[in-house]
Amino acid sequence: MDAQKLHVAYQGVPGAYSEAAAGKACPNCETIPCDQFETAFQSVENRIADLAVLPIENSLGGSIHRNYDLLLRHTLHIIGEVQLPVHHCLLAFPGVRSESVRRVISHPQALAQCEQTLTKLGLNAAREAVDDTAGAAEHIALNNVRDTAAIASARAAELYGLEILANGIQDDSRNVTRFVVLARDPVIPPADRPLKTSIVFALEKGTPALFKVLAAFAVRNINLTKIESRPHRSCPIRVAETVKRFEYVFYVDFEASMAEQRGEEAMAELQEYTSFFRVLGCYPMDIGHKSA
Ligand SMILES: O=C(O)C(=O)C[C@]1(C(=O)O)C=C[C@@H](O)C=C1
Repeated sequence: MDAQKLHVAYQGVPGAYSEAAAGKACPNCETIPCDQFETAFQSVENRIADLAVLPIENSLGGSIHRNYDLLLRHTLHIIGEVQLPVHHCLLAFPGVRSESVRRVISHPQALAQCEQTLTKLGLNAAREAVDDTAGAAEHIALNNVRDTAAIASARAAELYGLEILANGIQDDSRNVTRFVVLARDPVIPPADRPLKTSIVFALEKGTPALFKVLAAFAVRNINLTKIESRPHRSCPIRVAETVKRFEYVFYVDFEASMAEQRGEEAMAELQEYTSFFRVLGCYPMDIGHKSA
């Protein structure tokens, strides 16, 4: 390992979109492949890596819930985000034709992002989820698998010597995945760029207060870019009189710095209604590119 370079953990094997996202977030870094999302978190905690770059949502497939849950379970800080256009290809062992493909393997997100196109292509093939897109390509190449195709990047085709049967098979050409950059310590974000803050909270028991939380942002003209709710794992169900209600933790991203007055005030007001509250990070927004 080159000690001069930043070491950035990602989930998957070389050729995964997450590796490309790590390179986009930290040009010239040394990337560290990890089997699972959790291993990427741990490698930063254990100082094997300086940063981790992990997918959090995709414009077609939606949220990557596992990473929302892991953000809460671990104590890493979000210090940045990067949007990566995701261009999927259907890859097969050289010489294999689409007619003989009986199985399509890939990461569940990639399968979801290509579902309609796979149906349109008329493939008579079962879908099977594996850990990552490039790992699917690697599996076909290493095991000479001839009845299976993988959904992965053109770079994975090149790395593992596979042929591209179809190019651009995502259901919408503007397919983009947003990744978060995680570090052990928070970083004071630059003041000259639009900032975003990510928080997570649970509401005080018995307070139907979600609308009040939203109002705390609305009255200060703070734009919310994302709300995600996940089961409240330590108290998943609450019985109120005869009604059983599901309890949630809410993840909110808003367009303001936690250091500016309106951001600070909104968070102070919000904490009047919460039993638990944590700032996950305050970082420059990736506003993407029109061509993406
Ligand atoms: O399997 C990969 O190549 C990944 O980097 C994972 C992942 C994801 O988890 O969403 C990343 C980007 C794409 O949306 C598809 C898959």
